[in-house]
Amino acid sequence: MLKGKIAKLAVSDVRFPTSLEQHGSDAMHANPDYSAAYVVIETDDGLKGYGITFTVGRGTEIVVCAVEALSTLVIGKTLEDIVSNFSGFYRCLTSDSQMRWIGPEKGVIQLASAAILNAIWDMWARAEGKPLWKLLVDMDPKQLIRCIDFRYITDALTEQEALSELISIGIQLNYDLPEEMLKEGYPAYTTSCAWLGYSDQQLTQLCSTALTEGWTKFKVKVGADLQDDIRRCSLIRKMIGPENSLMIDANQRWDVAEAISYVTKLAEFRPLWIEEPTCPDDILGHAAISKALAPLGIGVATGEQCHNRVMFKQFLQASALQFVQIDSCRVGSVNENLAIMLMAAKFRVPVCPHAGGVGLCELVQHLILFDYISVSASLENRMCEYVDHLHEHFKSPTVIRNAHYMPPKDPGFSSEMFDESVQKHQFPHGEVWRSILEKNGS
Ligand SMILES: C[C@H](O)[C@@H](O)[C@@H](O)[C@H](O)C(=O)O
Ligand SMILES: [Mg+2]
Repeated sequence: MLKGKIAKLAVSDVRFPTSLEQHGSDAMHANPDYSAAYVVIETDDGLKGYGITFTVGRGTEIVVCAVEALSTLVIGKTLEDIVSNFSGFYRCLTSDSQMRWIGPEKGVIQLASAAILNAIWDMWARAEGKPLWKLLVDMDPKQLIRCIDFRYITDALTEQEALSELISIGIQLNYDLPEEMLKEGYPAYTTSCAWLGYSDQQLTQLCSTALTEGWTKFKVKVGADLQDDIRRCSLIRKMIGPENSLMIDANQRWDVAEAISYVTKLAEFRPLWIEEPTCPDDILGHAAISKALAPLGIGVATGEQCHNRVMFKQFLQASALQFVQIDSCRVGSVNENLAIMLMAAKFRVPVCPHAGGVGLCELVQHLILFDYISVSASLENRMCEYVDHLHEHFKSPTVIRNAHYMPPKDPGFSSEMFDESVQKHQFPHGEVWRSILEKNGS
């Protein structure tokens, strides 16, 4: 199964008009259209792999272009060539001597690498007939470590240390962990009730439905207007009661001092964390915010726009975050997320993935299951984001039961979309967009 050569790589610009109803809106992204550069790879013996990277509308065409530019590094390789030296392949893709100039390992080119690598991981898991989380959990730790490019992180985590993080869990491994997960699932929190563009009425109604469905952890968008935020947070806190958890997310809206003073004013609502309080690149700024908010019992969470493992390393070294929000499409796929999860374990910081968008929940659930079973073995202060949009476009959509992600069973990375969904939502010629663009007169 691993011997066929990758003969085709197709990439589509797929967009969903979520901005029409303000789904996904926040203090910096007022009208996101959840979108993806969607990659399908195929070997000459008919094995397929599906990968995505997440975007929010305009600009997806640039990611598509970057995927096309990188495709020459993939075509002609067998899956065996790739996975037998996965860190080598990762480096060839992310450090190509000419293309690295437009990164390196950041921005559009990194999103494009993520889409391609996600497709390769999907193909590998399908070839093994396992859901991706199981492929990872069953893999020999030495082989797993060989998927990681350790360049630039050995001052924080050596290969040997990474191996001992995995092996130490392996030794004390409570073999019931996978069994428990299969029954109970992994705890989730919801962001679907409180997008910034939702009215108070919508917020109240969604929150009350979520409570009846068993949700206990809620994230609220903040940052555009303090008085609005005080009203919205007070409304949600009253509805969910003192025991349930509230998190707030400013999506990079503030300067450092502004973040501290703003969040201090929201402290009475007892948020567990403030997410992306300032520029995602400002590691020392996040450290200052963390220090200032610690006495209030509020942590800092970030990661959905953190470029790569090197930045996560520095966030951890500088005690600049208390919750690591890995994202399955922002960094270099599973390979780089393995490095990030192992560093987080070494620094004893919980991983609480970013999800939502289109397909992010489908993908990241595999990573957090692996994190629980093979790395952290703990649920303390840990939960995975869930957003209830667009799952119907996936062949193996997430299954949520009682506010928990139920472990995926189908082989692969849960990343395959229905052909019909892809065709209808292709930008700009799919039928959904043709009709929207016609209505807008463009
Ligand atoms: C534009 C997007 O919806 C973001 O608001 C979203 O990813 C958000 O930051 C989140 O944490 O879910
Ligand atoms: Mg966020």
